[in-house]
Amino acid sequence: MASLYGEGTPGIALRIYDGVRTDPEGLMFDSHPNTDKITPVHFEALEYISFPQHSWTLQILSTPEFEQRYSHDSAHIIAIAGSGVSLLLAVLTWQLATGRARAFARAQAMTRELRESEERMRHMAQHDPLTHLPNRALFSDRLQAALARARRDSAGAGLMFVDLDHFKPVNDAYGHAVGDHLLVAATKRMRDCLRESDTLARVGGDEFVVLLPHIDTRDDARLVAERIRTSLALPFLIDNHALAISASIGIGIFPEHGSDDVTLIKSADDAMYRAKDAGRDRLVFAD
Ligand SMILES: Nc1nc2c(ncn2[C@@H]2O[C@H](COP(=O)(O)OP(=O)(O)OP(=O)(O)O)[C@@H](O)[C@H]2O)c(=O)[nH]1
Repeated sequence: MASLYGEGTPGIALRIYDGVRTDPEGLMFDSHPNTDKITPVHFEALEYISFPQHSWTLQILSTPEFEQRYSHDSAHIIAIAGSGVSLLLAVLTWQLATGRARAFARAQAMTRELRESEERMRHMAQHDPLTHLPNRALFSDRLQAALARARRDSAGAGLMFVDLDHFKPVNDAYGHAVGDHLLVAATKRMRDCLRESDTLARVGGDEFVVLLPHIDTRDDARLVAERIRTSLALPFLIDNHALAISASIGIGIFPEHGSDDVTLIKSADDAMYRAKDAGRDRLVFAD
C-alpha cells in the first residue's frame, strides 16, 4: 500500500490490485489465487475502480478522521484525481521507457546490419568471388606491408607468380563450369602447401601469386614453390573427369630481385614467362 497524498492530507491511501475479481455490486472482492486473501471492507471506508479491459482494481481507503474533515465526496475526488495523475505518469513513463528501449534496439540492429553490409562490401572489393582468395588490390596492400616490415628488419621475403599450364583446353573440352571447379581445387592444393601467414591471391584467370613474408634464404622459397608445382602436377578428378595440368612458377626474392613491390613483381612475372618458354611445369628464379 502506498499513500499518495503526503502529510497535508493524512488519512487517505490508494492500493492497486492486479488480478482481483470484484463482486457484482463492487462491494466485496476475492483475492486472486496468487495474491493474499483480501478482507472485505465496509463501503463507507473505501471505493473501488475497476478497469474493464484490465485486471486492475484500485482501492481507495480513507480514515473516519479524514472523512470528517473533508466529507466523503471530497475524499473521493482527491483520491480519484491523485490516482488518475499517478496512472497517467506511470503510463507515460512506461511508454517512454519501452519506446526508448525499442528505438535503442532498432538503432543497434541497424548499426549491426550496416556494419555487416560494410564488411561484405569490403570483402567483395578485396576478394575473388570464385576462389574467395584475396584479389590483386588486397595482395598489393599485403605485399607493400610485408616489404616495409622486411626492410625495417633487414629480412627476406619471397614472391611467386604461379600460372597454370594447359588450362584453356580444359575449358574448351569440358566447359567453363568444370574449369571453375578445377580452379577451386587447384586453389585448395596450393593453400595446403602454405603457412597461415603466407598470402595466396588470384590475379588473373589462371594466374596466382604467393607472398612468403618471412624467408631466410632463396631455398625457403624454392621448397615452397616445388611443393606447389608437384601438387598441381598430380591429376585432378573434377566432375568425373581426370584432368592433367601443371604450373609455371616464377620466383622473386626481396631485396635481391627488387627492393620495391613494382620491381619485385616485374622480376617474378618475367621469371614465370621464362618458365613457360622453357617448357612449363617448372620453377625459374628471377635474374
Ligand atoms: N573456367 C574459367 N576459365 C577462366 C576464368 N578466367 C579465365 N579463364 C580462362 O582461362 C584461360 C587462360 O588462358 P591461358 O593461360 O592462355 O590458357 P593455358 O591453356 O593455361 O595456356 P598456358 O598458360 O600458355 O599453358 C582462358 O581460356 C580464359 O578464358 C574463370 O574464372 N573460369
